[in-house]
Amino acid sequence: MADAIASYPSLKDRVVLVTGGGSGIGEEIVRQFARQGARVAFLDVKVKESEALAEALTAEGHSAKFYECDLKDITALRACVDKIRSDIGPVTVLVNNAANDQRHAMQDVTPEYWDDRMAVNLRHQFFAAQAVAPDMAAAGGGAIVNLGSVSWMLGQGGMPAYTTAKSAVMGLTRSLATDLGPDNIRVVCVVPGWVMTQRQIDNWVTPEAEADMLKGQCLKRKIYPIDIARPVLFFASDEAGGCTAQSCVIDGGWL
Ligand SMILES: NC(=O)c1ccc[n+]([C@@H]2O[C@H](COP(=O)([O-])OP(=O)(O)OC[C@H]3O[C@@H](n4cnc5c(N)ncnc54)[C@H](O)[C@@H]3O)[C@@H](O)[C@H]2O)c1
Repeated sequence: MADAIASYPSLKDRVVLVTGGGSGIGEEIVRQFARQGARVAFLDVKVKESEALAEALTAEGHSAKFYECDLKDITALRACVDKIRSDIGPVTVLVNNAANDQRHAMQDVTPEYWDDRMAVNLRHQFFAAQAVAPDMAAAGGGAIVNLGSVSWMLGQGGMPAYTTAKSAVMGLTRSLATDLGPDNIRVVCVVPGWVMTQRQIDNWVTPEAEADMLKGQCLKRKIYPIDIARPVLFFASDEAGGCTAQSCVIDGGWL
């Protein structure tokens, strides 16, 4: 597979907001937007990793700024969007990436835990879109890319609140695309399969699980964060200018 990344002129100088950009897939998305010449702002709770990423990209000559934010706190999220507007400019690309796939047995789930999982995996996607939409409309349009998950399509158990939230991301995508289409704001969902982030490797990648995955996938190779970042760039760019309300699964063809 070629290492070279396509260049998207329409992403140059765009103000891009990535949630959960401090590690995992989000980190790669931040890196790739910055390398396209976009002005990237990213939110995360991981301060050390995020500061290191922003410093490394700045040292490469790119524009990437970290804002500490717990996305469960919608007031804090809104304040960050305001700060980004005054620091960098109005956001015209939003990547709703942050989530947490903590496992939980059905019988252990309390109403409080359920609400907490919705807050970390779903609610902020809506409120981030709500916060940036007026600026996108004023700019003549924008793009929102929501990160879903194949987990619920594969019937994966052991985390019903996470899989419920992730299935709702597809419905959210279609609903927002309908409401925001008249303002030329596109809303697309990128749906990853099993992606080899550090968190997955540390917690769940075993030789048996890997063998199962490769048996199920059409492509007999592992999927990495860069495999997700590439289509996110494409859907955010003007190359995908006619595409909205759709979901694109990137899972190596897990049947
Ligand atoms: N890795 C996979 O196999 C996989 C599979 C399907 C879908 N996804 C989706 O891709 C996206 C990225 O997943 P990932 O694997 O990179 O996850 P990750 O856990 O490796 O990284 C998520 C990032 O979001 C941040 N984050 C989490 N909660 C936050 C909060 N409350 N406030 C601010 N930041 C917060 C984390 O600190 C972290 O930097 C998620 O939407 C996930 O559901 C991942």
